[in-house]
Amino acid sequence: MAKKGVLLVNLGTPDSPSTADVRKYLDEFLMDPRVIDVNPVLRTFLVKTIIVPFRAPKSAKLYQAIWDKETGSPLLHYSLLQQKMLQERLGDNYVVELAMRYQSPSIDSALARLKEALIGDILVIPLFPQYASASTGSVHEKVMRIVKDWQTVPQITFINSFHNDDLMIETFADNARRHNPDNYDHILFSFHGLPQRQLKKCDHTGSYCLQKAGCCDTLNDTNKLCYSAQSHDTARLIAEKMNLPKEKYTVCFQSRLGSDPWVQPYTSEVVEHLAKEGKKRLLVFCPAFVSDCLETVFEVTHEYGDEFKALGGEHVQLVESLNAEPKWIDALERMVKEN
Ligand SMILES: C=CC1=C(C)c2cc3[nH]c(cc4nc(cc5[nH]c(cc1n2)c(C)c5CCC(=O)O)C(CCC(=O)O)=C4C)c(C)c3C=C
Ligand SMILES: [Fe+2]
Ligand SMILES: [Fe+2]
Repeated sequence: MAKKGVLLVNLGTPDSPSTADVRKYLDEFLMDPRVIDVNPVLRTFLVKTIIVPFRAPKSAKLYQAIWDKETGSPLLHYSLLQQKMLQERLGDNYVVELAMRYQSPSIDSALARLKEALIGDILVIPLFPQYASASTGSVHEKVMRIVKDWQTVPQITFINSFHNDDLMIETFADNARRHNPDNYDHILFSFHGLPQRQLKKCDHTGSYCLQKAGCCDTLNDTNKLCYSAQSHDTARLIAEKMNLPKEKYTVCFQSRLGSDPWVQPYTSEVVEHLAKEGKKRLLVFCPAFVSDCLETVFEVTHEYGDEFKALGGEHVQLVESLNAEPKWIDALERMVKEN
């Protein structure tokens, strides 16, 4: 039987937490037209003269705080474990490669290895549960740009999103149960943020997303690939799995960049509001990420944790990501077998 290829792709991380490597990473990442989706002249100006020069030294310090002496960046560490565990599950009939959309290991090198192994059938799994042009869309585009120059273009299947995968939902719920959710006053589902204009651009009807209050809070045929609607659906499914009543949780969006409006409500404002209401203990899911990374380990535990405590709160607890949980590898295995 001819071997099949699986290409797992996550976002990317700097090669080291030095300012120079963080600068290189941010530069590649933020110059992607799907990430900062403004005209090229403005993007180049913003990224090269404002964002990267100011952000790189600050981000380098954050990366230094989460960098493990032995295993390095958590995002790369868990991604490598996921690749290894999935390869073991799938056995010799499959070749599982890992790539990062930005920096290393590159998508070019992973596809070259699959080509060398004479793989003619590849399943690309961007490791983002919810579809966004800035994440999933960018991975798809990069893969297509590479293979378009090959003489023999392989059969390629792209996974667009898996926001409602029941094994993924169960893994998040299992991880939360270890923290005994009854001991928390409120639960947050904090997703990575996205500029509002990117939601609107993904709305092919041009007349649905962000047109009325709450339009992206539920999933329907019109907005089924809307990042906000998929995020709300992921949160609803985890909440259902854990029997959480609606008033016990809030969906919110973190890590805003720049002054344009992003998807709301913002996590920092929700944290502030909950602290002022007298809530003392928060349990926080980050279901836009399949691996712990800067956005979970640092932003939730330290940034939101410090903000909450400064306003009278006591504790912010992160629910660990899917990382190397066997049930999450079951989810990946099933995705491969079903596609
Ligand atoms: C315009 C800016 C950004 C958009 C749009 C964006 C979308 C987006 N990002 C992820 C996943 C991750 N982002 C991570 C880090 C990160 N993201 C941005 C900006 C945008 N992201 C920045 C500037 C950074 C770097 C962090 C910093 O400098 O403070 C990470 C973590 C990487 C790591 O090494 O740990 C992930 C993962 C998604 C899924 C997404 C669209 C929905
Ligand atoms: Fe990001
Ligand atoms: Fe929407």
